[in-house]
Amino acid sequence: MINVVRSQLRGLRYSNLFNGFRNSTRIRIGIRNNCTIRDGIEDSLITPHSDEYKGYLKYNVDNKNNPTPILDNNELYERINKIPLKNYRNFIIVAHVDHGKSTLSDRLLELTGVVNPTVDNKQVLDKLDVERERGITVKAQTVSMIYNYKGEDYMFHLVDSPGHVDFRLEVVRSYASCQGALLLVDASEGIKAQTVANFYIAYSMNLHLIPIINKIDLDTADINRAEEQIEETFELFRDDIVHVSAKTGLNVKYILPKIIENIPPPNEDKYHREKPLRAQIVDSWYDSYVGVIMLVNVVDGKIKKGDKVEFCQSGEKYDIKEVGIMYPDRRELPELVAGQVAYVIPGFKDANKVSVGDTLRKVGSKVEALAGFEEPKPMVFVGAFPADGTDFKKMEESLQHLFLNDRSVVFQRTTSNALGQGWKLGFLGSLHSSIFKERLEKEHGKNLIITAPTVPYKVKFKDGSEKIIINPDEFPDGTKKSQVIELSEPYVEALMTFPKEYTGAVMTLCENNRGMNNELQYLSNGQTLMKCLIPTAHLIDDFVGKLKGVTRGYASLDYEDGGYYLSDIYKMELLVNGENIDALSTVLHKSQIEKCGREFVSRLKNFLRIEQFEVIIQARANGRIIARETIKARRKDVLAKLHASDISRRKKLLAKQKAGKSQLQSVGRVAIKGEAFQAFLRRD
Ligand SMILES: Nc1nc2c(ncn2[C@@H]2O[C@H](COP(=O)(O)OP(=O)(O)OP(=O)(O)O)[C@@H](O)[C@H]2O)c(=O)[nH]1
Repeated sequence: MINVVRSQLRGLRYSNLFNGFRNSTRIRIGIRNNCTIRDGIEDSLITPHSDEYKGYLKYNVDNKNNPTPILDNNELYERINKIPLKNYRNFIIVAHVDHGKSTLSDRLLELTGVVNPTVDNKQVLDKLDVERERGITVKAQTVSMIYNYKGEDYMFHLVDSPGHVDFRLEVVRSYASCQGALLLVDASEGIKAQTVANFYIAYSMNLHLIPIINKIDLDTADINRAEEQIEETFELFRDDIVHVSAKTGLNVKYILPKIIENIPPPNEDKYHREKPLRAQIVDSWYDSYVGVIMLVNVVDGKIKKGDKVEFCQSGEKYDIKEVGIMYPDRRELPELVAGQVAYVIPGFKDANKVSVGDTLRKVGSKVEALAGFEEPKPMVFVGAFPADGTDFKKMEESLQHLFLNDRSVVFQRTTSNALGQGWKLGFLGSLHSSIFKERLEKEHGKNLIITAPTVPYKVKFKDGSEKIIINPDEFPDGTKKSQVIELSEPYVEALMTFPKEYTGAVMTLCENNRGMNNELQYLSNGQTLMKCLIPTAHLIDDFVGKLKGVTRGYASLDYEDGGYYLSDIYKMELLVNGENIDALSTVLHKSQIEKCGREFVSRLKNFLRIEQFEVIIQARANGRIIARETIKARRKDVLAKLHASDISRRKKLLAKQKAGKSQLQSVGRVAIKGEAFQAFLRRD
């Protein structure tokens, strides 16, 4: 029965939340029967505000006084070498943003001796600068741990995953090498939109789930309510929930045995140590010393330094320079075996040669490639152009190093009349785009001009052909428009949760953003769950910020592709002295054109120089000028040396100046500097 319901759940959309799933037969995740240690654990769990709770920091003291020793490379290999596949556990931590995944990972790493518990470990696995600065996980990170339980060593591969919906592809890719997931819920916030979304993915991929309520140390923690929600929404057993404080470490030690008892090892029918090598590339990044590094899931066989391997897709061959595990940084090992998720250094520097999802096999081996990953489907596009005088080739090379670490970015060359040769970049969402932009700006600063984000519009022509337009300047208008029979824009199906009292405000917000097909459901905990179709163009125009604004920060949002809908959309061009600045063209809905036209024209005026001739800035859409601003010419004082009474001479000089200006204006091409573009495009 469970399997039948599971297969129905696979590929579930949010709509099921409002009908099928909630009315379905009560579903139990099949982990409870295996839970042989459950009773022991629950007896020892410390509940907040109990007598033991007062002394709960003791755990931390214990751990700090008797830390698990950190192993050197030889000790590591010796122990790992003896661990059979049945003692491997590969799992991921999933949760809503900020519910404590990275903090819980820190505590698990301390408990298993991967990092030193006597130092202040904070988000050890958030390795990127932007992750540390913004306090959010952007990249999924894998780390290995050894844990001794009842006298036997176990090998854990833990994946700390990003919570934000834009990085969902990272999470889905990571799931491929996992058999279980820790589903984390913040005790004070309860279930949020991304908890629901992540649950669906984990569930549909058959992962065994361990529900955990975190942040029980907070005064605002409401464990009962969180338990009720987990039981009601996910139909998981209340008895199986572990209550922890990842911050203080309270009860975290009880998670480790739960992982062993409730998450199965990698399937022995799928992973074979004796078969020829097959390792799937899960992730990759660039290191300036050793070049490209790949994270691989070894499915069959073994791999070691000196092995000659080839990529199944490209057929390129390499000698392996180094293999090892992430512990939490690179630790070299003599070899890797099936079941391990670990790193491989192929000894080349060209980032283009690696394709995530591809399979590594030994040269000459005829084994089939493993099934690849879902291709990224970008929702947001921007143009990136080197500013005046920057070396295009050099910049492209360094961009490729960034792409190596983020395979969800789609990247192709493009050219603009105004900005020259550059790249079109596609992202999975606006946070993804803004994080990547920040990484680019950090590295390239003023050398890069990034255009305004746009979404992929669909154009259907009279001859039946269709085209997806990602460059607004290519959007059909004028004579080209006569060939078009349909224009559509992409929508997202947004899922929002917020306290009931904000329902009216959120509905108005959705309406103002051309939202449609609202569906509401009131949850028992005073929250509203709302589903709504919103144009992607509005979503990327800070819809999340506006949602937070109208709900005082209490709302959460998740979304998925909502498909294309017919729309009354037009290209809006900005003209400077009659010339179209292609890099500033946008596609807008009819209802926005007047307002945006006026706004764009008056903003651009602020960033252009005063010339010796008049500069006219116009916004044009559907063959009509919507807005216009003029920058008056710089006026030279031609009368400075003239005697005040010489009126005829004065008139003559002014007339001469006027004639000269009108001539200049007719030939006057306005040179717009890179900084002016940057300033205009910067929205904050
Ligand atoms: N009081 C308290 N704070 C916690 C606890 N666990 C995490 N936090 C805090 O919650 C914030 C978010 O924690 P993270 O571990 O970064 O959350 P995350 O889920 O990894 O966040 P993303 O990666 O951005 O999705 C940080 O300020 C943590 O210090 C806890 O048990 N108690």
